[in-house]
Amino acid sequence: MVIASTSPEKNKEKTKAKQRYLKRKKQRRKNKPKTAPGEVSESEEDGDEEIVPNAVVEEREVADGAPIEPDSPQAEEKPRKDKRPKKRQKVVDEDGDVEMHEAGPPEDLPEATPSAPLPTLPSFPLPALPDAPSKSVLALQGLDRALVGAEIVDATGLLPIPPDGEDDGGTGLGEKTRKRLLELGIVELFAVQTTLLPFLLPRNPLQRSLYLPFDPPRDVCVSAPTGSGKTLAYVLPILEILSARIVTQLRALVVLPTRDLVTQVRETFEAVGKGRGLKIGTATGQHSFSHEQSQLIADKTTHLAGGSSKIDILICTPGRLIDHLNGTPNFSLQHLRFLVIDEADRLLAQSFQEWLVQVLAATRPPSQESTIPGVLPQHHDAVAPAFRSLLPYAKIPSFVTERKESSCQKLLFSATLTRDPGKLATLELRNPKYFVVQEKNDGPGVLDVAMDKFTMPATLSEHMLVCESSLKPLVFFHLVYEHNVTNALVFTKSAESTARLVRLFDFFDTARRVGSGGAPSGLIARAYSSDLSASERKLILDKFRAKEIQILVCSDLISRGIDISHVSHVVSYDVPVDMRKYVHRVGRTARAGRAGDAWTLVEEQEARYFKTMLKQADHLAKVKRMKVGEKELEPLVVYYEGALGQLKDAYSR
Ligand SMILES: Nc1ncnc2c1ncn2[C@@H]1O[C@H](COP(=O)(O)OP(=O)(O)OP(=O)(O)O)[C@@H](O)[C@H]1O
Repeated sequence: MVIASTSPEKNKEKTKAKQRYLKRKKQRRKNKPKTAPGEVSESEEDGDEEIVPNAVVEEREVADGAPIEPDSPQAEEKPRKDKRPKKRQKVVDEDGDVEMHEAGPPEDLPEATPSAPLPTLPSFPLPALPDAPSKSVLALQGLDRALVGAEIVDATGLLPIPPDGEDDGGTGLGEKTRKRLLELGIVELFAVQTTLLPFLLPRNPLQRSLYLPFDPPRDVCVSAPTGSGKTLAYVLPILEILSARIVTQLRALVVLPTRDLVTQVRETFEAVGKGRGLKIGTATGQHSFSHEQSQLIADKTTHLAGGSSKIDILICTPGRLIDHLNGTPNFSLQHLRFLVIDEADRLLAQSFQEWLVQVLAATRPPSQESTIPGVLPQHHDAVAPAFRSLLPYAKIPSFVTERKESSCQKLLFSATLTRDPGKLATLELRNPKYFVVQEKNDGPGVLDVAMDKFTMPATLSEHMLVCESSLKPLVFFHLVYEHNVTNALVFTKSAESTARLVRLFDFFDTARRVGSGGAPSGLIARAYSSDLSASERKLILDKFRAKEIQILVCSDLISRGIDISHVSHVVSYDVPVDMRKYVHRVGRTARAGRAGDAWTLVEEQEARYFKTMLKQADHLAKVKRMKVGEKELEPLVVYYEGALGQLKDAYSR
């Protein structure tokens, strides 16, 4: 406030100045010639005002809002203060310059004479802000062009697999493969497979060749919901095309983020490819490096321009792949026909030794200068067509040495495919074709991917339970015992919290059995996290698959890709940190058309964040809000308190 800053002396001075000003003003008014009612005095018409000393302005400001005495100077000033400033009017002079004038009554204008008509004023459109671009337009800006032109696929489309015979029913699959699928109980293809197979298995047999140096294949990116069958969508075409091979070379490389996924994908290749003679290997670091080398490479001693391979298909994690690229003689990617990057968004976020840069460099045809003297071809067909410049006779221009394209086709898969153009650019995709599989064909499709909105399986029911953080374990036990939440994957935020929750559950289960005098619940909970060795993890996962464990409490280590058909519940004991994590966690259930429930326990202070996250993904309405009353929890409290005491003892020991 202005008054607060003025000292008493100053105020006195101001009052004097004010008095002088008001005196002068009264004097002026007295001297003014009287105007008729309705007439405007000259000074008022001009809007001319005497410069008021600062002090007076300050006093007026103070008076604002305070009651004004009717005979006070402020009361005298009031009508002037309310008066609106007069409108200004544009006048264009002869030079076209625009001047601003006060608008007065019409008679104020210079008298218009017929010989000198007033110039007509040009009218210009009023300045206005352009409409803000729509969210969708903004989302598409800067997006990879191929992603903008993605093909949207209806997730509900199924294609029956015809039994033996010539007719493949539009699947593009040979008789042997179809027969094998039917043996495995797979009678129809899911949408992602129906779409991808004709693209990867063209009718023209020439386009199915192992080498396509003059007509290289287009790369493919696929975004499809969890459990929609993406694995078979690449396993089938790889098996189909590679079964035509005569010589064993490394022709398909599948990169996955975890060892567990490598094992799972290997099992799928082996099950479907049974009896086709293709050799499959894995590299995850689970075995010693030299053991892995002996499984992958036939000849380690002689340098061979065409490389040497004991296997046709390698499934691996990026770390071990780089180890072999750098440290295994004759390990070559020149013959690759397929490079699959599954869970692509996760792998692209992994910068491990720039693994992708190294892998892409190894599939790229070498420059003419990179001829390795003294390195001999193993057989006439041992060097891939695009790599013939490695041969000693490369310098002689000929059909043989003409630069050719790599035949490697990159296939990217994820339920949460990245939209980051920078990350996609690092893949050096060749004329990529995008497929976005989503529940209904009427959605904005590619925009969903662009705006981090992902399609969930149609058979999934989602719930959230907001509770006090101290009641969270009780709410979890309530779900287990009252809602029969078993055959469940329970996600916590860390390896340590998995172990703690399992111990608490064990104490609680025992206390409940003893307290109620009832039979054992028969429920076994186990922790699964990076704290365990690979063999321990495998054992636990096998037991869970065999239903010997009913509740698997895990960290996000297995939130991606793991396919266990009987998982009927997913519990996020701790809320997921982002939407991608949520999508992958809940996607461990409701797979392949089966029903499943997802439960997220949300502490009160997290509720706002969690709901905002769902809202931004346009998903809040799909998640049912549930409340568990204290009354419902009451019968469990006594056992819980006992279990909590035991847990404290166990940790303090
Ligand atoms: N055509 C089919 N008919 C019946 N079952 C199928 C078919 N295709 C795939 N499946 C089964 O569906 C399940 C899910 O498949 P898959 O693991 O490939 O899903 P996904 O799309 O890769 O999921 P995620 O994104 O979670 O990794 C598997 O058990 C698989 O065997």
